[in-house]
Amino acid sequence: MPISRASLAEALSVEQNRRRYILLFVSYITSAIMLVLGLRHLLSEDYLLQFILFGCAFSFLLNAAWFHASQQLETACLVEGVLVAAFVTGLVVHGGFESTALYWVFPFPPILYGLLGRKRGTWLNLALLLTLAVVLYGPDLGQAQYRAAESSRFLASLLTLILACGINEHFRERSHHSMDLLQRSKDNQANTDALTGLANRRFLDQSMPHYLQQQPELLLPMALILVDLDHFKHINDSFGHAEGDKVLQQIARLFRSKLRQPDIACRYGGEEFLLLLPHTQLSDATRVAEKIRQSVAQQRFLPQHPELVITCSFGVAVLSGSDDFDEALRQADQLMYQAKADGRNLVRS
Ligand SMILES: Nc1nc2c(ncn2[C@@H]2O[C@H](COP(=O)(O)OP(=O)(O)OP(=O)(O)O)[C@@H](O)[C@H]2O)c(=O)[nH]1
Repeated sequence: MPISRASLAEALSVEQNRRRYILLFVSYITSAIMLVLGLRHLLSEDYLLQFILFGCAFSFLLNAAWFHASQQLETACLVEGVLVAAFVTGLVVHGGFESTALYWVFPFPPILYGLLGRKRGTWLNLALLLTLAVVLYGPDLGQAQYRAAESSRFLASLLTLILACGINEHFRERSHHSMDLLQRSKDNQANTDALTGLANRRFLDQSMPHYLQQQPELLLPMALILVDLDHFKHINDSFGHAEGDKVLQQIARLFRSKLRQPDIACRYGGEEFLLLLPHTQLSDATRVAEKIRQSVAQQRFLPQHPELVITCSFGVAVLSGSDDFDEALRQADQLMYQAKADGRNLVRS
């Protein structure tokens, strides 16, 4: 499990909120404007304009209602984008009130980028531009007619706007991505023990409760193996603190090599480690602890001191409910002290 998953989820939810607000803003504000304009033209006998205004207003509202019910943001944004493009095309075909339709096109390219992002936004905007060019310069099929100078300047300024919005969206996405990477790397650093590279106490205290609450099904039942090196003070005193550090680093490597990919090894304190094994029952976790205990006792950590045998004491407990982490940790701690009291280099569960 990547340590920074919480920050990634936060970044994603900010991005989703941004799109959600644009979707709802476009749905409610645009349909309100269209309803008002539609009502103003209710008596005008301009049935096509009424159809465009009321039809789009209700389609936007329907899409918003469907989004509220389904929470399918991606699809709702896509539908909204297509509705926007259809509305704009219909308006330009009709000409709008006193042939002012072209003015109403300009708010929509940035909206399409906001709804669909850089890639899809560019495709839909360019498709819209092409469609409008066909409407303005294509054969006369009864659509509104605009002055030639007005049409060419409109298309040129629309293209400029689409390019500017595309460049803006490109760099917004890039800067968002770099900020996200920076944040994740900061989170990783803050959650990682500098000496061993394992997850640290902060990860356990802050991220673990979050994961347990948010995604208990990914973790529970989860075994906790608390490991404490035996007589580590003696190693420091005999060989120096730097050699003690090397031992801790090698122990961390050994733990990682013995664990499965979803398991998490944490440095819990100075010479104390906590191993978290998702979806693991007590008997299996006890077997894993026993295997690790034997490996530690067999490994020679300091080649220049082959006589040095390092051992660990283990306490194993299992966490079944999201809220029981502290209790399971207390149990593992008690069992580890039991192993110490019973003579060290033992597993207790
Ligand atoms: N080299 C090194 N030593 C550390 C580090 N963190 C804690 N220690 C040492 O770990 C030792 C822990 O000693 P104690 O708590 O007395 O435990 P112990 O000697 O392992 O004895 P038992 O746990 O009872 O078997 C102390 O000497 C700490 O200085 C570290 O990052 N590097």
